[in-house]
Amino acid sequence: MALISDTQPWKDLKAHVDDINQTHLRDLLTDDNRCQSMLVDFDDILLDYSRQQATPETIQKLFQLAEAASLKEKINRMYSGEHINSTEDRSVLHVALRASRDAVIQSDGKNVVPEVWKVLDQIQEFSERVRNGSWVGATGKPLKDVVAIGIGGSFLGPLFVHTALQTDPEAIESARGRQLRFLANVDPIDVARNITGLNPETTLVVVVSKTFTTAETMLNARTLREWISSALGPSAVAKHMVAVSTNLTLVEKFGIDPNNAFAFWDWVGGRYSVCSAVGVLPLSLQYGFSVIEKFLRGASSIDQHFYSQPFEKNIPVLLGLLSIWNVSFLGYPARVSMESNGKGVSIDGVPLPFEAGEIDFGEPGTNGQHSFYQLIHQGRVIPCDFIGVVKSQQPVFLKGEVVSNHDELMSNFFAQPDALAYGKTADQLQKENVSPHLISHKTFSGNRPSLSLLLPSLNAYNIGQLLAIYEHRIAVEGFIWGINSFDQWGVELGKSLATQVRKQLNASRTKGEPVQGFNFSTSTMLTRYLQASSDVPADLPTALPKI
Ligand SMILES: O=P(O)(O)OC[C@H]1O[C@H](O)[C@H](O)[C@@H](O)[C@@H]1O
Repeated sequence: MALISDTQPWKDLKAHVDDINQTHLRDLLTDDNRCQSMLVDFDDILLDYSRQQATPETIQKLFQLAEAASLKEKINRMYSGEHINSTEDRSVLHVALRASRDAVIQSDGKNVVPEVWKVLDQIQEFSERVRNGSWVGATGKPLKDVVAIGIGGSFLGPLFVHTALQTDPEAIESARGRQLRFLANVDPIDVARNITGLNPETTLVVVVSKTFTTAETMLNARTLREWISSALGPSAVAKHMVAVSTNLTLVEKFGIDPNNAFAFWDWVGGRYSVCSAVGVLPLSLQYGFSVIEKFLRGASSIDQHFYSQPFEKNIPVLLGLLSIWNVSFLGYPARVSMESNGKGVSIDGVPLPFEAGEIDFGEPGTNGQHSFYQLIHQGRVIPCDFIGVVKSQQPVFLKGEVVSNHDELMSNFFAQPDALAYGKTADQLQKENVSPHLISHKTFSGNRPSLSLLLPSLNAYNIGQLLAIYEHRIAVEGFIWGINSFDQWGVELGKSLATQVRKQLNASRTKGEPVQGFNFSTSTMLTRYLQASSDVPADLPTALPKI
C-alpha cells in the first residue's frame, strides 16, 4: 500500500521545487531549445507547454515519477479491461465506446465492441427515422424537438458537445428546423424554461440516466411524462418518450417501451459516458448520426495516440504530469477537473499526505478577461489552459477593421499567456513614467504558468479529440496519484441526507409531524420553510408550469 509520495522520484521532484523557484518564466522563455522541446504536434493539434514553470529536467523527473507509478502499465490495464475501478469492481472502458467496428476490447473475457456497435446502429436507425419523419408523434406530426432529461455525467458531456456543435457549419445544416434542450436541475423553474415554446405533439423526450434511479432525473421524467399525457393521452408516451440507461428493467417499469431503450454498460463511468448512447442519441437526433460519428472518430484518434505514443509526445500524459507538478509540488489549487479526481485517499484507502484534484473554472473567449483575469494576473497563481482554434466556425470580416473578428479573439489567445509569464516590472513602469504611487498597483509579478492548445478547427472530429484529451489527462493524474478516478463515493452523503429531508417534508405536510432528528440550525430553517409554505397542499394535485 505504498504511496507515490514515498518514492524517490517524488522526493526528487520535491527537492527540485527549490530550483524552479529560482527561475522566472521570463528567463525560461528565452531558451529556444527548451521551448522547442515543449511543443507537441499531433494530427494538426499543437500543444505548447513552454509557459509551465518547468525545465527539461523537471519533465525528465516527471517521467521518472510516471515510471515509479507504473503509468504505462496502468494505461495498458485500462485498455485491456481489467477491473481498475477496484472499489466498484469494474472495468473502465469508455475507449471502447468509440473504437472502430473491427476493434477487439475485452471486458470480463468478452469483446464488448460488437455490443457497442449494436447500440450505435440502433441509434442511427432510430434517429434517422425521427429525423426523416417516418417515426411520428401520437397525432401524426414529425418530432422536431428533443428534450434530454439527465444530470451530472448524463448532462454535462452532451451539453458540452452540443454547445460546440451549435455553430459548426455542417452541424447547423443538419440541425435545421430542430431543437435540442437539456433538463437537468430539479427546480420547477427549469421545467418551465425547458417546455416554454415547445408543443408536446412535436417533442420527443429522452430520459438519460445510467442508474434510472437519480432523484432529480426521475422526477423531471415523471413531470414531462405528465406534460405529454395530459396533452395527448397516456398512450402517447410510447411515441414521445425514449430512454438511455444501463438499467433496462427500470426503464420498462417507468412505462417506456424496451424497444425504445438504448443500452450502455456498467464499465462506462457516468462522467465518461458522453460517447455512449447518453450523448450519441440526443446529439444524433439533433445533428444526424454521421456528424456524431465524426465526433466519436476524433475521440478514438486520441485514444490511439494516448495508448501508443511515447510519453514525450503524448498530449494527455504531458497534460496530466504537468497538472501533478502544479498541484502536488508547486501547490497551485485550481485548474480543470471534474468529480473524478476529488479524492482524499489512495485507491487502497490510505489518506493522502498531498493534494490531489483541482478546482475547475473557465470561460469562453475573452469573457474571463472581464471577470476573473484580475485574480490570475495579480492575485492568486492559477495555472491556465488556453484552448484556441485556427479556423473559426463562423468567420466574420468587417470592411475597415484592422483584423477579422476571429483574429481579434486570437490576439488575446496569444497575448494572455505571455502577459501571465512575463508580467511587468517596476523598472519597466518607471521607464514609462508611471507615477510612483501607481507603480506597485501596475506591477505584474509574471511567472504564472499556462499552457496553450491550438486546434485546427472546431468540427465534430476535433471536439471528440478535445474531449478525449481531457478525459485521459484526468486518468493520468489519477494513475500517478494512486487514486481511483472512476468512482465517486463523495457525492453519496448529500444524496442520502436529502432523502431524510424529503421524508420529513412529506411527514410534516401530510401528517403535521414536527421537524425532528436534525441539528438546531437545520431544524430552524426547515420549520421556517414549512410554516412559510403552508399553502402547499398535503395531497399533491397535478399542476404543471403555467407558461
Ligand atoms: O446517470 P445517472 O445514473 O442518473 O447519474 C447521474 C450522476 O449521478 C451522480 O451524482 C454521479 O456522481 C454522476 O457521475 C452521474 O453522472
